[in-house]
Amino acid sequence: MLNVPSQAFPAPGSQQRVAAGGRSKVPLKPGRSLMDWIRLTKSGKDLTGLKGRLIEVTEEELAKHNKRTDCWICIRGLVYNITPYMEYHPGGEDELMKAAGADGTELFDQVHRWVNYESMLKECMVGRMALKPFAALKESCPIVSEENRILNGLFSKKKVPDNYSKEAVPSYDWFQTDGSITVVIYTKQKDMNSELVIADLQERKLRGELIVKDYSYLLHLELSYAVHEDMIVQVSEKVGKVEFILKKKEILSWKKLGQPLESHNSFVKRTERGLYYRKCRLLSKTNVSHDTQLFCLALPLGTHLLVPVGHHVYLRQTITGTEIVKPYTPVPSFLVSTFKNPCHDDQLHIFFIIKIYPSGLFTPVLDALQIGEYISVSNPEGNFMKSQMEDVEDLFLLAGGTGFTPMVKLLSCALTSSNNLRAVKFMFFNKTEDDILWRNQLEQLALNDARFEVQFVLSEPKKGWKGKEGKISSSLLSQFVKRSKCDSKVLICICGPPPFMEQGIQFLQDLGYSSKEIHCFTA
Ligand code: HEM
Repeated sequence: MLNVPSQAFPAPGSQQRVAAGGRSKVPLKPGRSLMDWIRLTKSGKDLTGLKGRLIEVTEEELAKHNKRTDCWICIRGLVYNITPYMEYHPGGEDELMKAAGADGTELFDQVHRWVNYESMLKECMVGRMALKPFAALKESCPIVSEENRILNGLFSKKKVPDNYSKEAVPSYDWFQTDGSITVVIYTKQKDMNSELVIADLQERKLRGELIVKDYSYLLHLELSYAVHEDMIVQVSEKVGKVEFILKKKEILSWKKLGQPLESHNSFVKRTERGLYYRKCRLLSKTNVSHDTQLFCLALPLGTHLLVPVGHHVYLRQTITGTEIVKPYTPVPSFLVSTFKNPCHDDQLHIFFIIKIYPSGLFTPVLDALQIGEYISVSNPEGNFMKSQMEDVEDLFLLAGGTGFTPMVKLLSCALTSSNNLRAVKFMFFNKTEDDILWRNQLEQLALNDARFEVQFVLSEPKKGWKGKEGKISSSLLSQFVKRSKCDSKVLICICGPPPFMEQGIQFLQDLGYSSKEIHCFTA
């Protein structure tokens, strides 16, 4: 199963990809790949049945279009005729039908808020939801209140979550000297750290997102005057204070910090905050195996972005006019050398190990990217928490193919910052020896650190292979995943293609490991 280039896209065996647990893709009929869908949308066919007209859709009208053969859904106030997309949806028709004739925003966001539906469904747009009668009345007034727009799905965000007292919501202030502006955000939380602050300064636009538990605070401003691109981000962990220190281009006194931009000073659930992308320049591409490359991207000078261990980002590219988004887990640039500086890669670059599927859609375009060209990279996401590694005595990592990528930083963090750790054992499944990523580095690491052991398992070894053979199995796991003491605290991380994951999890459960002891990077 591993490393087989596929006609379908996204490539089913692509372990580089990350998804939330429990979701499943369905096999699509031939001729129903993403590329086929893009072709159809560019064919000039009338996909809405409205001959290019855009209409206002009432709730009653929307509800009428709730059949497979006539299906409309509303996402963020806009209505799409998704009947032609049914057979192309990687999650299957039944999943799409859950939102038939209704507002599918919440459902969509729960499953894959990162999917770029606006771009993919451009040609399916029927129109926007009509304002409800109560709101419609007000529309005759020149200003429609934000409250009414929320009712109609145009804006879905509240400024403060219901269950939050106003006093606990972050707030900001600013002060200046002759040469600098300091913006201070008081998060009112003690456990802030720099991984929870993602900031971008471009031209005069300052966007700072702070992750406060399950919530996101956003500072978003067009600054009054120009500042230098490089800003300093300082986090006072104990008092939960975050400072953006900006260098003025001209020495003059600012009367105002700037003009608020979209969602400025808002505090919402993390999952409700749209994904933000910045353009990163490709600095280098290095072969790490016959079909896999290490990409090094430069973050813009005004960007502060650290990807926490076990988290991923989304890469976005425009392919024949349609924006396509895919998740990838960044890796440290070198397995061994970064161990000197645990968990903190240099903050200017971001590295990805990506397998190229020649018949895929996304990775060949990535592969063709020239040095100096740009690709958009999102803010980090993920549900792995460092606290899961606290007090762990035995760490087991099971990866198939490029399911290796989330393991790299995990390894690095575990071996450098975990105090109680007795053993880290990594079982790495591949098809052939040529597919093993960073084999030398892993072997070197095992020589350097007595706690670390690596085992390679091949499903199609060539003659002469002396290591383990086969696919993930109960017998392989029962020999490998063993507590070093009968009561030792264990964490088992697993990442690979869907069948690998499903079987692996089942075998681990059969061996008596609890769901708390297993973390799935379901890729
Ligand atoms: C609102 C109802 C929807 C539900 C319940 C739903 C559900 C799902 C599920 C279960 C999957 C498979 C799991 C995965 O790998 O991510 C999936 C995949 C996908 N869906 Fe939907 N979907 C919905 C709407 C849409 C819409 C409107 C689009 C429009 C473009 C869309 C595009 C996709 C794409 C591109 C994937 C593949 C994601 C990947 O590359 O991993 N879905 N969906």
